Amino acid sequence: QFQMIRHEDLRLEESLGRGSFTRIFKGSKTDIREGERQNTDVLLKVLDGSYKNCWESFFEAASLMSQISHKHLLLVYGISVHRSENIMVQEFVKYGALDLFLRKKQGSVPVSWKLDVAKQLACVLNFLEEKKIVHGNISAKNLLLAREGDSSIGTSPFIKLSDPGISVAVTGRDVALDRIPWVAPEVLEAPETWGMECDKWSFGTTLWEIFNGGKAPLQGLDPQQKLMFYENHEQLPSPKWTELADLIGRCMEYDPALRPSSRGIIRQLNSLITSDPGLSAHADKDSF
Ligand SMILES: N#Cc1ccc(Nc2nc(N)cc(-n3cnc(CCO)c3)n2)cc1
Repeated sequence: QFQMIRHEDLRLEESLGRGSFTRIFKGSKTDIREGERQNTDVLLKVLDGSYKNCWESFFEAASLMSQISHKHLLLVYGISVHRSENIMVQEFVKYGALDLFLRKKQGSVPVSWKLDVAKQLACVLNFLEEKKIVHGNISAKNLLLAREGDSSIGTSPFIKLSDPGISVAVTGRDVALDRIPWVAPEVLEAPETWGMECDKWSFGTTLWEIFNGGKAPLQGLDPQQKLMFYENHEQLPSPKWTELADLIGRCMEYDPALRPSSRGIIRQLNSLITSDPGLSAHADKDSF
């Protein structure tokens, strides 16, 4: 499992906003190492009181992350339960959620940077696939940026995949509808039957977000309209770059069996990088 962290060893600092069912705060945790006090920056995810009965799923997500370790998986230090508060304590990732970062950078991010991030996500998906672990909540807001990357000094970005949070299998249909178009269509129909392929669908949606300036797809549609998007087997607006549009389209196949394996995704991403020499010149190929 993972470590139980004493409430008195945690300090809540500024509020950083919200996750789906949580409030998030920057904070610090105190450890005694070799007899001396050591403070570590942490991110504290406090489960909303209204989802208190989902705390098993909340902590199951955390324990999933602490059972396996990978350089692109977020480190979860443990949990702290104090009176009615359920808190997940995770590493503080320097630049925060990728969707907000991309929106802030509005289109000034080179295509090579985006492909680098996409490849890192494909690698961690491959790692999870080999361990037969379904994440279930792949999205740009669940990708955290540990290193910004700056092509002028030759550093590349570095992302960490966050915990999946509370599963749509326990939250109910309205939350699942709200997660369209990240949640795979088959998960909507039968949440308990979902398999590895559902992460491939969400990878496609996340790829769309990365190349669309971090804008949320289908924003402004109400749950009913989102449901119709799936009922009518619709696709997200395609980017002009056809090879990218093909990859997104293959991941977002309504028939799970037709989606590529994570190795197939990595192969296609590699061919995207070589598909157009203009890329190295940071040609702006992600116009929609
Ligand atoms: N300005 C700013 C700033 C904000 C946050 C971080 N760091 C950080 N570290 C984590 N482990 C998780 C998150 N996080 C962000 N949003 C969610 C909810 C949606 O997933 C989780 N942010 C760094 C800088």
